Amino acid sequence: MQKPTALPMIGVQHRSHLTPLTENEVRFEIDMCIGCDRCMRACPLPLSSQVNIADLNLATISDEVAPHVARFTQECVMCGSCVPVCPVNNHRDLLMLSLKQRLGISWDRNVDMSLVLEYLPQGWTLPLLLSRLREQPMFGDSQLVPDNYLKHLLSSSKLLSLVPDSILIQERTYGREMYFILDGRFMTSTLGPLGQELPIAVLGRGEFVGERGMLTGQQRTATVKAQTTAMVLEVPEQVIQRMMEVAPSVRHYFENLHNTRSIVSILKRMALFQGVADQDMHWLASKVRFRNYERDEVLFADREEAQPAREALHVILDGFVKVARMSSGSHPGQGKERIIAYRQNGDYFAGGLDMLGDGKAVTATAINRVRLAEIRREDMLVILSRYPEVNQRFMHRLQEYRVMADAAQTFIGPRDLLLRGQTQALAEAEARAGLRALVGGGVVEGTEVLVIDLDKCVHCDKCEEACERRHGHSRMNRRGMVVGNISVATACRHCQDPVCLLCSRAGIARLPSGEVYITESCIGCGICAERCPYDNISIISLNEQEAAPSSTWERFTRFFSKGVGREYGKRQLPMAQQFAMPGPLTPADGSDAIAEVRKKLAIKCDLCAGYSNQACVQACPTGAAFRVQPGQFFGSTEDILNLTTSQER
Ligand SMILES: Nc1ncnc2c1ncn2[C@@H]1O[C@@H]2COP(=O)(O)O[C@H]2[C@H]1O
Repeated sequence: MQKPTALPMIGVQHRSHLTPLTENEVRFEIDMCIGCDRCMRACPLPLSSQVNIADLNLATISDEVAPHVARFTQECVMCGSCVPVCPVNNHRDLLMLSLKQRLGISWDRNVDMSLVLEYLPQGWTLPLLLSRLREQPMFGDSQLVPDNYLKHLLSSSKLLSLVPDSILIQERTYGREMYFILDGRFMTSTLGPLGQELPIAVLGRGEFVGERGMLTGQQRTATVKAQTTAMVLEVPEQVIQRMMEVAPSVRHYFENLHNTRSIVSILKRMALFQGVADQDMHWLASKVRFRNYERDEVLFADREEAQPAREALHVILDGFVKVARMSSGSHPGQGKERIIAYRQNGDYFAGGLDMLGDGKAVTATAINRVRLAEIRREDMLVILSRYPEVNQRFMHRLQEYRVMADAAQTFIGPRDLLLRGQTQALAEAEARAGLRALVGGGVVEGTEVLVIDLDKCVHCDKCEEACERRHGHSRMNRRGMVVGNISVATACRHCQDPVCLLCSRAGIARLPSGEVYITESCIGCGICAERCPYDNISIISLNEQEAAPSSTWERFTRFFSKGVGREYGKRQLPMAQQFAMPGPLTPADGSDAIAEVRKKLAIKCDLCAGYSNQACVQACPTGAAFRVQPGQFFGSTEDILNLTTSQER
């Protein structure tokens, strides 16, 4: 079996596990193709209707690559829609992969700068723009980031000319663009507890803002306001992602920045490290190793032999970790998992075996996406020997764990949790399981969910009907996870950390107020739907019987306005207009995007963004359907986890 190779091209992170075909396999599969065209019909790319399978096959095994075939190949998002429809079981996706690899990275080719030049503000030239971009720390080296990459970046971004006092970024809104300051001065500030503006820093030419929102998808951490007239380059997240893929030095720059910033601020906040000098904190931060874990990935398994990593101190930077021990069954594999603790960002543990200091193994599993910093034992020892008070705290905590473990047999966690647990009445087993399901099912990771009070619901389906009337298709199912008398409807929860947002065409985006929605760049490839862990995104075909509208945009708006006549007052979504088809990453090569035909579309709840109310809630005759912020309604993930943990003791 051939080993998976790293993919030397871009935009296919969601298919990073693919094993490319060998040359012989490519030839064999092309020979097998019977030219039935089903793959092209299944392909969601609008351009696929203009590509003949014979031309594509020829391009795959020769140097005869017609321009439209080359463009189609670049646009291919590797969604895999072409695979299950093939009657001879060809791997059309892998054939595309091989052609993509041969054609190379599109950013190495020339870029048409005519649009950029046409809209250049007075006094600005292309060389001036490039030289200002070179002042940015991650673009300084032209060997690592050639001019051509910067031109691609420019051609897919927006130049913003700002007057003094313009707000570039508003704290606590969502946004994933980042901004390179080309001219002028900006003030970053944050709101104090009494609503007063607390200045953070003044930034100018050669600096950037918005990288935190871009990297984390979380709310903006500060307000950024122009102090003078200013010029910035607004770059969509997808374009930065592409730059990070073609220029690994840029990726390293941002990763380092992100990791170092978060580890220093987390270490500083940890009680354990109080009193450690800034210099030593930065030294420690420079020594850590960062590890990422996906949902359900195991950090340590209790059956494994001790590994060196277990000796490290692990600090959770983002996410939640479940700590469990298998109770012994009579046969191997029969033991029951006993959850003994949950750890969250800012917390630390000493490793799989040493977690309790009792030498017994535990299994630690990521509940959601987890970012971990590992501090090696020898580096930790330096700090412990230099700061006796840190050593004392560390020993005290270990001791506390031991005492608690003895007292509670299986309980591991901060002491106040244990105490809180003792005063709490045991809840019904069913309710506990429900709460656990809320956490496991990711409901509490959402920012807004639709819930139905089952005591009031008369099962009339009016909520679903109203959704369909307004949006053409219902984007929700009132049935869902049930906890007590509450049913959590199956509809997008607008997660805090939405994994669906990884779209190379910017077909899915988030409004500053948090609603995740489908943009007009969507082609319905289904990658977001596949990534959604909760099955809350569906794909529909637009090829159904409709009389052919004259343009893609008309089809799009017609689809979304089926309910028109009954529903009024939809505002235009601000971001929906931002990218013209077919997405921000397509080189500006003069193609007439509107002439292309959209075949499919993703649909999902966007909380009726742009309307003054939510159709489902409005339509409920008994007031059973309502929207809640799960963190407040059910308690935050942390609270729930703590509650269920302590109740199970
Ligand atoms: N302490 C700080 N120093 C410099 N810049 C900051 C600081 N805090 C926030 N910012 C910037 O302000 C931006 C607000 O939006 P983001 O959180 O996306 O990214 C943030 C940073 O670019």
